Amino acid sequence: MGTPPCLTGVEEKSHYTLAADEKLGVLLLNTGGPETLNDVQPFLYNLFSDPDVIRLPRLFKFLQRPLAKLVSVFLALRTKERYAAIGGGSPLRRLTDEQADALRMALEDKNVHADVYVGMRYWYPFIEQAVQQIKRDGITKLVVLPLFPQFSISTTGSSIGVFRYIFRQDAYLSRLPVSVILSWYQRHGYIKSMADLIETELGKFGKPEEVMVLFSAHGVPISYVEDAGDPYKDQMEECIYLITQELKARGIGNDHTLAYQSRVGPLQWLKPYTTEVLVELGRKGVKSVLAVPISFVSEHIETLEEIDMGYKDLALGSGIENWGRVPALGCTSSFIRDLADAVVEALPFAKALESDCA
Ligand SMILES: C=CC1=C(C)c2cc3[nH]c(cc4nc(cc5[nH]c(cc1n2)c(C)c5CCC(=O)O)C(CCC(=O)O)=C4C)c(C)c3C=C
Ligand SMILES: [Fe+2]
Ligand SMILES: [Fe+2]
Repeated sequence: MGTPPCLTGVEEKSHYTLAADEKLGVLLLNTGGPETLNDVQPFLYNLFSDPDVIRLPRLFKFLQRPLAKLVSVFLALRTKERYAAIGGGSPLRRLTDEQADALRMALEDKNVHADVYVGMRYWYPFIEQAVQQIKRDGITKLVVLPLFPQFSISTTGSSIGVFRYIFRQDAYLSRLPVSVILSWYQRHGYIKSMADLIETELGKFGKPEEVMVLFSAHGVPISYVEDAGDPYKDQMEECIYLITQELKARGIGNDHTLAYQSRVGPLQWLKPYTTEVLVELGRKGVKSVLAVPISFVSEHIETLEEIDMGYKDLALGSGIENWGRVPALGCTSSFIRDLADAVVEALPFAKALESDCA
């Protein structure tokens, strides 16, 4: 059967048939986002209360919640302005629900009947709520699919941590066969879908071959990678290699570069920062840039506000004349079909969490 998905992501094709008495569930994990401006501060509080987001030494763990309160209040005003600029809240819940629906239908097309649930780490519907629904519905086999292509301690790691904690508390859930897909950035369907989007957006420039393709990944503090062993940076670089190879195979050999966005706080984050790269590209005389958000599969504040408003203005003010941005994959059908394949391929590996490769 090969290596379990919890170690590699899932590559091989399998032909799994659900038994008649099996009830399959798929749990999509995401961060969630504030739906109104009043939600912003409590959302930020939940986010900064996460020990995988503000990583304190063991001795200082007691400061986690006071610190979360302080930082959330401090950031709330500016963050509210940013959510106000994209319509007064995050579209993430709606977009993730749409992806869940699309995935359910794509599975149906493969004759796999599944209920698809959405569990958010920091806002409604919380992972806890989704799991209670899974229990109520009598699901007998579950695939957990975080909507982050690359694994980071701060995203997939944190969400899976909560998920495992809830499951291990409950006699029924701890016996439920579960397959957790930890990352899927190397899946051919995803890589091809990203290349399709890039090819389409390049075609909108006057001289497509002269466009600099700027992959903008969400940053994490450098200590995550260097001290805590977060595979995020390596996976990001491999992902971009695979996308650019796919583009080359199509005869698209544009210059490209990778930079990291969305830094918060005083720590050093992965470099180079997207802001600095944009200024540098302008200084070097690059005239056309296509920004490719690479850590996200749905539109949210960091695409709609940070890239479309902040980085675009910075680029145009730095001498870059032509600006484009690749949309998030959202419900792109080739992408959703690939997620459906990933779910089916993960099924044979489902086992009770107690015996999982945690
Ligand atoms: C791969 C994606 C993400 C990584 C890595 C990540 C790390 C990370 N984020 C923060 C701080 C914030 N995150 C916020 C919101 C937010 N973050 C992601 C994704 C990643 N975060 C998403 C999808 C969202 C939700 C966006 C929405 O539309 O609501 C926020 C609040 C919004 C903002 O200010 O941009 C903060 C703050 C840290 C500190 C971190 C790594 C340690
Ligand atoms: Fe974040
Ligand atoms: Fe962020």
